[in-house]
Amino acid sequence: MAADNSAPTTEGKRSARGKKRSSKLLDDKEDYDDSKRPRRACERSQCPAKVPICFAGATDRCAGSSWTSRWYHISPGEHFCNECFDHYYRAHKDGYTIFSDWKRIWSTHGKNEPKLMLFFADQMLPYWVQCTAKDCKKWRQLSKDAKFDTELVQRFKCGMSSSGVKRVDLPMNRRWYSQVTSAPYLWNSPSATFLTGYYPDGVGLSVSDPSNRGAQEDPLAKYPKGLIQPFTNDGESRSALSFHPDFIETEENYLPHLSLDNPTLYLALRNLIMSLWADNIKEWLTVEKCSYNLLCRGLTRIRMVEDLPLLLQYLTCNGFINSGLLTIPSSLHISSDIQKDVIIIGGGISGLSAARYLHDMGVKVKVLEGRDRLGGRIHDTHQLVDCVGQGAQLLIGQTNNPISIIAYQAGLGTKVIKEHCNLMDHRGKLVDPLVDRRIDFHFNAMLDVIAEWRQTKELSHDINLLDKFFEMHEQFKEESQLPFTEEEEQVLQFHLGNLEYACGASLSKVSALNWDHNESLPQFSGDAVLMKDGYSQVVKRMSENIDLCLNTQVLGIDYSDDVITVKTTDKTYTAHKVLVTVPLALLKKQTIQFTPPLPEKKLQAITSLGAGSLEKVALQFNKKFWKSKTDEDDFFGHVPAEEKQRGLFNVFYDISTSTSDSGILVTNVSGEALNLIKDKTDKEVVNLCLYTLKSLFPAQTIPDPVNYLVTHWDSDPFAGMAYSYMPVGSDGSLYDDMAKDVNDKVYFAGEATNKQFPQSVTGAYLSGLREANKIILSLTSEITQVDT
Ligand SMILES: Cc1cc2nc3c(=O)[nH]c(=O)nc-3n(C[C@H](O)[C@H](O)[C@H](O)COP(=O)(O)OP(=O)(O)OC[C@H]3O[C@@H](n4cnc5c(N)ncnc54)[C@H](O)[C@@H]3O)c2cc1C
Repeated sequence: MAADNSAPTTEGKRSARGKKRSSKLLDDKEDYDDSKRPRRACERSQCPAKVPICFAGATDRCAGSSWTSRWYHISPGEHFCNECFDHYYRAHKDGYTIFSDWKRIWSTHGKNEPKLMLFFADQMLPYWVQCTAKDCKKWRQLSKDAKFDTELVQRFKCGMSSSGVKRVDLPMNRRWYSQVTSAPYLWNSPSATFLTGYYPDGVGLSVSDPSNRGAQEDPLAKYPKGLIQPFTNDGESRSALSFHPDFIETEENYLPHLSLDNPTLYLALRNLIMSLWADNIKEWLTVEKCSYNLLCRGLTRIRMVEDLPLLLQYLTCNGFINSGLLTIPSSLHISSDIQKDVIIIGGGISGLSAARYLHDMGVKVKVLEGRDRLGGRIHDTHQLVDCVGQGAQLLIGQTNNPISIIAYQAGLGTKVIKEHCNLMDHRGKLVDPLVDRRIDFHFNAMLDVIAEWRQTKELSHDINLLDKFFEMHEQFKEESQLPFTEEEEQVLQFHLGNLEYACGASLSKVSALNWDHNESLPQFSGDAVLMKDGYSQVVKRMSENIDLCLNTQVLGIDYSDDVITVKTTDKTYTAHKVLVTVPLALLKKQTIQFTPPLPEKKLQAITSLGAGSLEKVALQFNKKFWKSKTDEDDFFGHVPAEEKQRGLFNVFYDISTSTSDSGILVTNVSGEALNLIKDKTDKEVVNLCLYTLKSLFPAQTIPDPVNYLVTHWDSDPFAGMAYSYMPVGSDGSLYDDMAKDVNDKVYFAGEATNKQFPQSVTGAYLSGLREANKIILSLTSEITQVDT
């Protein structure tokens, strides 16, 4: 043992016989030694232990590595003898009270039956710790009663020169758990504070550890409310980027190279990682930090530490942990031998998230952006009194959302949007709250009926959502004989208009079968928030230190050779991998020529997925005249007089964030209503909007806006759309087809490639990370292939 380390040695408190044995435990030869002593092999099938050693040493009669009438097998390298078993099991023996006390605590607070095997695993197995000395890194065994804690694991230096014991190789096999009869659970796990509502042993924590039981302080109290939630509560449907702590999710079952043979310990490990991340979202979570906090007895600890890098990588790549603006430890950077260039086409959020990740991982990456600015469909203006997002400005569901995490890490302002919204009809009358509630309920009930209907339908049965909705609505009226007033029908139109805004398309084009296909996958929960200073602050942070070429429109990509050529308006670039992030509408218009042409499946996805439209109008007034009617609400709804107007200025958001008297209203035009503004000048659109506001506030004099803006995303040569949608006859698999790479050379990211979170900034951001990881995996596997 090195002088600077007070860690217990293998010499623990034992009987004389036990002491002698303990030093033998370090000598691997003894394990499989062909000595002449009487001995007995472990009888469990496939157990390699010919001369097992009892790790318990609980009594002077312990067999050590000699003959015993029966070996009890915990794992291929961990056995205890019949004498030690008897010591705890027989009522007249000394150990019986110790076992009984343990059993009482376990049966009071635990879920699993407190069997003697579990007792041995929980209380008697020795500890294993890896030497931290750079030139050693050997796993060493400590005595079972050593003081084993995070501090010891962090500082442990064995000071020994021996090569280490062979038993350590056993848990290196990832099928290790399949031969473990009773695995030990974790002690002092940081996840205990997150999992107070669970039986500790149900989530892989030792019941014996008092800190794993009972109420603790809320570990998330330090964050803004609802920012982080690593675990979904029992009984609730899973929210995005969280886990049920006692359940292995479907996608985890397909994790390659991870040992899932002991589900409870897998959960313990995954929950530990999620908890450590949730505890500090401002620091990259490393393998080392996790292993310091991974405390349990036995060889199991070695197996769990072995699993850490892959599990951390999986959780990082999929946005569960290590999100946002963190410094990636240099140990994870890819080798400088990999001198391959990556070109990213498009400096929107997806392109930049990929660029940042690749750059930080040590890859040579360049972004080619057609416009004279970054951000793409994120474009803020500060010409009005407060920041106005001409594209994205809202974040729906802030909990675990990587963009909210970036905002938190960077100290960017967000404002929670209050849910309440008054509805006003075209004469300015406030809709009776009872009518509002009733129609809201009816609207959702009709969507539920459609969800029921589609359960048995094939894609060939698909029809548009608008027709299906009214078919169900009329059927309901007929069957229930409930009358709907004109006002109620108009409120229904308001809701349909809102849905058109969410879909980015007229419901007459949207699939009744799959309009909400992504709802079958976990979605972000928590409040909707307004990015007070706009999303472009996020764009700015993401683009720092990246090699960017603005005003560089890509015209063609030739990937017929090993080296890809990218032709732009300016010059031709070469690269080994190209990531395309241009909006779907431009892929449809073939603004980039691919040589050879893209595969049929990709072209079909591009053709079939919908490119939706949405325009915004922002008006700045010297006075917040709407406050008299909207109280403290952040938005109010406009119930249209006619069906064709349902997408015309149907919600007005008060996005004013400064305290000045001036205020800003932002509203949208979507669906068929876009036809009502398409031939109008901006001034005419603003006048139409003022006309609507005047009808909503007839008792007031509405001043002319002091400033305004009207967006033109549809005619924007670098966008041509707002966000993607599901047209009639399509399903979510199109998003997967959009995301597929071509020949491991041309990759695709962007909101229209994210099946789980399409249409959003978050979805685009995550798609960039996804592709960056794919590129890194490809680059590193190429180099490995060359090496071999
Ligand atoms: C009006 C509107 C409101 C929205 N509101 C919200 C909201 O509140 N919340 C939300 O989460 N999302 C919202 N969105 C959606 C969100 O803005 C997008 O999903 C997201 O920004 C898309 O990012 P992206 O990287 O996929 O694409 P883009 O941001 O479009 O980036 C693609 C980039 O490629 C560039 N490019 C195109 N062609 C070429 C070429 N040939 N050569 C080089 N560069 C090229 C473009 O200039 C662009 O910079 C809104 C969108 C719109 C239009």
